[in-house]
Amino acid sequence: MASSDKQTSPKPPPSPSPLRNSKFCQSNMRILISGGAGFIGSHLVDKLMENEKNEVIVADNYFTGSKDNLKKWIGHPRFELIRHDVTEPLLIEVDQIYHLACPASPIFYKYNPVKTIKTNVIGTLNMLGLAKRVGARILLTSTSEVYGDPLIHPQPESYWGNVNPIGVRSCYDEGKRVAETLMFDYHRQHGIGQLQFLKALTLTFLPVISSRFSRFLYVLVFCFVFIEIRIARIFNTYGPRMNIDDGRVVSNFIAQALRGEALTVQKPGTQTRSFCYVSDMVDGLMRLMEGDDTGPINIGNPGEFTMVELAETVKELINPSIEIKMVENTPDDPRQRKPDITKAKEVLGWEPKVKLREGLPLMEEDFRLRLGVHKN
Ligand SMILES: NC(=O)c1ccc[n+]([C@@H]2O[C@H](COP(=O)([O-])OP(=O)(O)OC[C@H]3O[C@@H](n4cnc5c(N)ncnc54)[C@H](O)[C@@H]3O)[C@@H](O)[C@H]2O)c1
Ligand SMILES: O=C(O)[C@H]1O[C@H](OP(=O)(O)OP(=O)(O)OC[C@H]2O[C@@H](n3ccc(=O)[nH]c3=O)[C@H](O)[C@@H]2O)[C@H](O)[C@@H](O)[C@@H]1O
Repeated sequence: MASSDKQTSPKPPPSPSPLRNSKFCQSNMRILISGGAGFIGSHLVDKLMENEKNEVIVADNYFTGSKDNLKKWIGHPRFELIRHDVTEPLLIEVDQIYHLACPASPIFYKYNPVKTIKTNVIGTLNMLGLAKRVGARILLTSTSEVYGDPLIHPQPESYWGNVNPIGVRSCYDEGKRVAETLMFDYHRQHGIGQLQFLKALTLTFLPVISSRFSRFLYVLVFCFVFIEIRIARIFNTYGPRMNIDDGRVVSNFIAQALRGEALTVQKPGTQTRSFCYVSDMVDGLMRLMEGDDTGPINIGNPGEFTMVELAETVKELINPSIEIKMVENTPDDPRQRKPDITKAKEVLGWEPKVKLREGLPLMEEDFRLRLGVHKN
């Protein structure tokens, strides 16, 4: 899209005209990140802002995110922050949408389950409506929780899952499953078949036809009838900027170790998770957005640990004198989780680089700063 715009952009007026920075005169890629004030979203903003051809717009209701995560970008000419709840429609002009808005930690998504399901269903409908209206490509951050308490291990994308539809986690995992359904229904209804041919035709002839006519064709083909979707199934991700009292296991254990409190392993402690460092996750999401495959694609680190193993690793790396105590678990906690990332390797050329023992110290550093606990 940026390249077609380049050919048709008029010559900018001399500075100091404010029109120089208007969309009419430049060919930046405008990228919306819903939920961009949160943990993964704010790291994605950092990475996208490195490219000076990108303009990044964050829409967030600050339920679990914070302006603090974005403070270095506030006031930057290529960055905008909007207080917005995705359960309400949003009317703006963008080229790509990364749709992340949704509380991710179980304690937060269970806090107001009706709101969580509205965010997943109505929020995704609103983002898809926006994508369809302006012809933007849209990526949904779905979750490994669509596999529920999986009966197949590791989990490939072809597995349909084992989800309790009426449990306390359903607002999140069934919500994300409906969000995936909506993405594919929009894709089937508005995005494939003969339209692919029309798109190819337009792209072939864009360079050789008059700029006004090419813009007209572009608007006709992409803005009104074409929608491109991407779905990432994210597996447990950790890293700097997670909320200190977020409730997720890695942030809990690191904060507990630094505060000198016992690490709370929920019973039985043999349940497993596979932890992906946030820079690897952002790299995977961007490759998916830029690639040709709709997904769903698992993005996660296949290194698998029991919660007792995780607690022992945190204890060894951060505070060897700390205790580990067993506490009650919550209902429907998946017993095992590990991504099969064959598809991500083949289709995106992606695999994670940061091992758990390398990522934990990076997160420890950030938590020490925020908690004011110095290393001896
Ligand atoms: N971190 C993980 O391990 C993980 C795993 C699987 C999927 N995901 C998905 O990735 C996305 C980001 O997760 P995260 O870990 O950064 O979580 P997070 O809670 O840090 O970020 C979510 C962001 O969405 C915002 N938000 C929530 N509801 C909203 C609404 N109705 N309108 C506008 N903004 C809203 C929050 O304020 C926050 O800034 C989520 O969609 C989550 O489901 C995350
Ligand atoms: O990756 C995913 O797909 C999903 O993973 C997480 O859900 P969950 O794996 O339950 O995350 P945690 O709350 O971090 O729990 C992980 C494991 O640690 C255990 N746990 C948690 C907290 C704690 O203090 N101690 C502890 O042992 C839990 O019982 C669970 O077995 C995220 O919170 C979801 O947003 C995300 O979609």
